[in-house]
Amino acid sequence: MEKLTNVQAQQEEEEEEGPLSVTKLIGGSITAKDIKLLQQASLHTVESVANATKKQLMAIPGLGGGKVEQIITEANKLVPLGFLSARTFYQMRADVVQLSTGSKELDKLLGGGIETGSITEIFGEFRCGKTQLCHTLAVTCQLPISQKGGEGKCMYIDTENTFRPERLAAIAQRYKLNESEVLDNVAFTRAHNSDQQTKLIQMAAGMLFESRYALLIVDSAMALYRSDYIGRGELAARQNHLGLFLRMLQRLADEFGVAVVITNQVTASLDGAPGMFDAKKPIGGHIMAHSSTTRLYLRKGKGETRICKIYDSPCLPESEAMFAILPDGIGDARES
Ligand SMILES: Nc1ncnc2c1ncn2[C@@H]1O[C@H](COP(=O)(O)OP(=O)(O)OP(=O)(O)O)[C@@H](O)[C@H]1O
Repeated sequence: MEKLTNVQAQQEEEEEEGPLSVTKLIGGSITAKDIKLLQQASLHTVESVANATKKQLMAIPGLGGGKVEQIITEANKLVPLGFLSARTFYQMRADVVQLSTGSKELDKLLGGGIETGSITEIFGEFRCGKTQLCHTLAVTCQLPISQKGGEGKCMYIDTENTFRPERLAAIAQRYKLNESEVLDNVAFTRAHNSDQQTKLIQMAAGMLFESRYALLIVDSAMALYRSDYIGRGELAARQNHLGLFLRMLQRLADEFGVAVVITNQVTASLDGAPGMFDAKKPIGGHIMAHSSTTRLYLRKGKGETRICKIYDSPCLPESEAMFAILPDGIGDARES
């Protein structure tokens, strides 16, 4: 009995550590009905309310100016703005969970694996392994932290009809995980246009609050934008929409500490010097460039091998590693 009490106490403590439920704002003139309006606007945590602009809150139907002021005041009391020392932040960074890619070489290149709490963009030509890497991560994110996992579920948004659960089953076997459990722990959906893609991310906020997720995948983030917005005339509208979408992803990474992995395609770079080894660049322009924290460029190697290059990172050098696409997911290149 005492044991049970300890477990309950630990669970409660863990719950306290996560994001705060927006229901904590109820009190004074803030009612359960107001909270419902915030939740309908996909603001499920006090953090999300505290980080929203006044303009965003004012745009929620049913909330008036006075109420918004009150909500902001209460949210700021629970999540105050402030500074912390770089040493404290350094210690916090040391605790950031990294998800194994399945390849030791690739993990080493990434300084441990795919970082949780930030956006990693994986781009490259067709067949270079983007989707296969996403499938492997959908399984490794479920592993215990001691085995380089994230002890959480995966949310998978597929925009190109390339998600294959049978690949997950094969990867689960490799890690000696129960196949059915692994499949149960992946919430999958298809998006058919860029509006749907954004709507699904709004829905994701509620799911991330309800249950422990370690990874959110959008494969591919840009494909639908490419087909929904055509020509130069629609470029500004596309970039606005994309900017909003990526900001929402960043918000989820910040608030829930999930790793956000997005894939992207490449286009021939016009500014690459003629004859240069590789003149491809990711699409999505500056908006994509500034929203992704880490950008990884994949290209084909010999046979099953692929090469990953760190294209942009706030803390990793621009080096490369080789990995392989194997029947049981991403792994290290086999000696030939
Ligand atoms: N079961 C498997 N065993 C080994 N290799 C596989 C398996 N399934 C797919 N592959 C290999 O993975 C490669 C395709 O990789 P992936 O699907 O990740 O491409 P991608 O980079 O997402 O490309 P695209 O942009 O076309 O979707 C192909 O070379 C394919 O042979």
